[in-house]
Amino acid sequence: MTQDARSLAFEILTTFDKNADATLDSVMDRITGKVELDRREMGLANALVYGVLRHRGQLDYTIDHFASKGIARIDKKILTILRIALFQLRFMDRIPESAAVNTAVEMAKVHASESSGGFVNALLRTCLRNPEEPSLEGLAPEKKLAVTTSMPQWLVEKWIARMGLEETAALCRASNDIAPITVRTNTLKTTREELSERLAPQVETLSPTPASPLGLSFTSPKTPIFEMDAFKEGLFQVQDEAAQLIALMVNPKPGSRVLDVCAGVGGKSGHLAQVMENQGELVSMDVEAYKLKSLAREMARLGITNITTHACDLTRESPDIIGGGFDAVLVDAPCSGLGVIRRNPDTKWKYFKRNATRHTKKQKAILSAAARCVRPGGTLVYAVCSMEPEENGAVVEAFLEKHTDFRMMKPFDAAPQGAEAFITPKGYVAPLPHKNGMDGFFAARMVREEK
Ligand SMILES: C[S@@+](CC[C@H](N)C(=O)[O-])C[C@H]1O[C@@H](n2cnc3c(N)ncnc32)[C@H](O)[C@@H]1O
Repeated sequence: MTQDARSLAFEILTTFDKNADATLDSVMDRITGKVELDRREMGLANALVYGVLRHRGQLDYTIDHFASKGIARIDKKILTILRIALFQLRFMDRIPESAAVNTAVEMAKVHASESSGGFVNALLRTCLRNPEEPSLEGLAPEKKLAVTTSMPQWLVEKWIARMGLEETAALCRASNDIAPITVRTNTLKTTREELSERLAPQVETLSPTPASPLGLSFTSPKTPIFEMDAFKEGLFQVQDEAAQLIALMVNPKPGSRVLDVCAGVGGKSGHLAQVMENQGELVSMDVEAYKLKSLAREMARLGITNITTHACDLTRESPDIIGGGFDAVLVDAPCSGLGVIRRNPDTKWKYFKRNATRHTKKQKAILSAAARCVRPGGTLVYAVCSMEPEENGAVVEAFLEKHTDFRMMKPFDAAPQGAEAFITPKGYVAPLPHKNGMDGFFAARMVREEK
């Protein structure tokens, strides 16, 4: 039974590494649900897990440098213990060195052997005697960038081929920064100004988002967000500024019929219902019925009543079984998530060059199926939290080539402030972490021609 933060972090990270398809969120939900730790220990476990995943490339480079047998020959469990300890030594300033090293040695003895404890002790003490990062001299620029920003080398190479070394460096650094917490005001219950006054005393820094008229970004909340009264009262939803642009693109009228086909737990559905002023008909679909149950609870918290849910696999079933003729349809498609690495650092270690096009077929199938539900004259928005062309522009272009009754339209009826900074020449909305301070996102707005 896990008794402390470091053991919990170890259990989460080893389970995450062993399960190729598991996301960090799912592993954490499963494991933290079973343990009872106080808030401080839980916070430390969280910081260790996210910190190790965020800085893994750099930690591994150091471990490899000081391990005489090289990193490849270190047992996986021992490697995880070393990463957790080295992260504390290199990146956390309030942890005594002895606490980091001694607990790592004890864990190595428990999970491997007495001699592993000796190995861990020797390696960590070598790292302490050599606080400078090992030299990067002689490394190719892409390898150097991969190490210093803890990005997988294949991804660095992919980005360099597309945008050059300098821009890739900026993107890598921004992707490794800790993003602020951003929320969207629930305008069915309050205004951004009122919400700002409610949240200000409970956080360290707070500022309105520049482009989204409803967003607030803050750091260091005094209580976990889900325990805040303003959250319990349904005054906001947690949502990055980039994601807040999507319902603004759909811009459904109050009283209209709207379909959200990949609704998940309802980030965009909540916003769509707000824009609709809780009037008309919003249908939220997803292949995962359990997500739709969470969505229903989330909509109740927000005071949304104009919504129904329907489980549907868009690659197999036709969504028009619930009737077509929607004024607007949103496809927030499953994707690599490579645009949101700063929030989900696990993504960069679970996604490989060989699966760069893993989602493309599904994205195309879902978009084509969803398009059938759009009435003539109606709007279709395709969105992904990815900056990769094979999941964004290529999907839209292939769709438009086959569906000649659809064409691109300008992305916003009323463009948000500063929108020219993230609208591409083709009319796509594509904010980037290093240029716009938002998650990497992509969205295209199309219209079905009137017959
Ligand atoms: C990017 S997430 C959606 C996030 C959500 N719109 C939000 O704002 O919170 C993509 C969603 O697509 C769903 N999905 C994946 N494959 C699907 C399919 N074949 N049919 C319908 N939904 C699918 C996933 O379960 C996931 O919830």
